[in-house]
Amino acid sequence: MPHSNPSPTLPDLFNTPVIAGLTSYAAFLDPSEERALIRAIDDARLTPFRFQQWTGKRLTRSYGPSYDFQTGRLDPADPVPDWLRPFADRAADICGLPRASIEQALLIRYDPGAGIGWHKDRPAYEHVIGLSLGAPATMRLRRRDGAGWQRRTLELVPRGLYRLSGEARHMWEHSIAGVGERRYAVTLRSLAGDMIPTRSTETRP
Ligand SMILES: O=C(O)CCC(=O)C(=O)O
Ligand SMILES: [Fe+2]
Repeated sequence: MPHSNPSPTLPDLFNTPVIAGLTSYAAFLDPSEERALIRAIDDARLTPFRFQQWTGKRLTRSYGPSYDFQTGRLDPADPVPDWLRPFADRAADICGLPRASIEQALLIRYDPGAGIGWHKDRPAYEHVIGLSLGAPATMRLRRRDGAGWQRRTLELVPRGLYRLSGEARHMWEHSIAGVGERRYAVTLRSLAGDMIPTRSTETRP
């Protein structure tokens, strides 16, 4: 599947894919938008991410149909809020996706030392778009290769957008190394046609 350039009238803003389906775009937000989004996330009452007996070091809040790690089901939740919708719409436009397809959003705050373990995003979702705010982070990617792993990294810059689709989305796992400074992320997702949940593959620290 082509990695970017959704329409012949839009310039191709994306960097060369790190792997097929993993593309990024450095200047999605301007600094004032970044500040406004961080304020809105701080006001959104995030709570520590929980998975069975584990409590993650990151804080999250989900909007739209969200995968409940306690029950293993997709639960209805508040829809994507008005303050986030314009950014979700702009991200959808840039990625060539219908605006209405972005039905799920996850807000994350990573305090120093917090990251996210190896995982593929839930199969209940299809396209994944991430926005990075506040501080840089390193996304690591790995894919089984015989007895070992193929590995790649992508530096996530504040105010940048990245997109996971196709091979990068379905064949590779990703993780975020513990951050040095507080970082915020907004991940935006479309729903997959087939929304049957399966067991999580995320490795908990
Ligand atoms: O912090 C990020 O940009 C990535 C988060 C992530 O992998 C996820 O929400 O599934
Ligand atoms: Fe993810």
